[in-house]
Amino acid sequence: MSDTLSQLAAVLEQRKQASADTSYVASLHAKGLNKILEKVGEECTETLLAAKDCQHSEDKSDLVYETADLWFHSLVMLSHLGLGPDDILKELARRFDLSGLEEKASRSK
Ligand SMILES: N=c1c2ncn([C@@H]3O[C@H](COP(=O)(O)OP(=O)(O)OP(=O)(O)O)[C@@H](O)[C@H]3O)c2ncn1[C@@H]1O[C@H](COP(=O)(O)O)[C@@H](O)[C@H]1O
Repeated sequence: MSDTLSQLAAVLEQRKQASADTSYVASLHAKGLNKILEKVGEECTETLLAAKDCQHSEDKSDLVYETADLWFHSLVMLSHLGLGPDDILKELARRFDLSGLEEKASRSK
């Protein structure tokens, strides 16, 4: 796992015990899963809009910014539910070298 991702995951775990007055992540945990899912949905929409807007542009910085927001809020969601980036990376590693088309075909067998 990248250093940034593992460091961020560690901070997110610590923030489960932090005060909502001093930590944005703690404030999300305090508000609960529905609020976290609302943020993930918002950031997802903002990412899609940024992708559409930058498709013919050299400047993709808005897409990078919005995707970072989406990844961040997804990590908070996973952490809230007792999961972390490792769980997702393990699943991607399991799929590595497995063609998406072959995997899809194997589902209907
Ligand atoms: N990577 C991030 C990060 N990315 C985005 N954000 C926050 O996510 C929020 C994004 O929400 P919006 O843009 O929708 O802004 P908003 O309108 O204020 O949000 P709402 O009031 O609607 O909820 C902003 O408050 C951003 O500052 C983040 N907040 C924290 N982190 C990381 O999490 C760590 C812990 O943060 P705290 O818990 O705040 O200490 C930090 O050190 C960072 O590493």
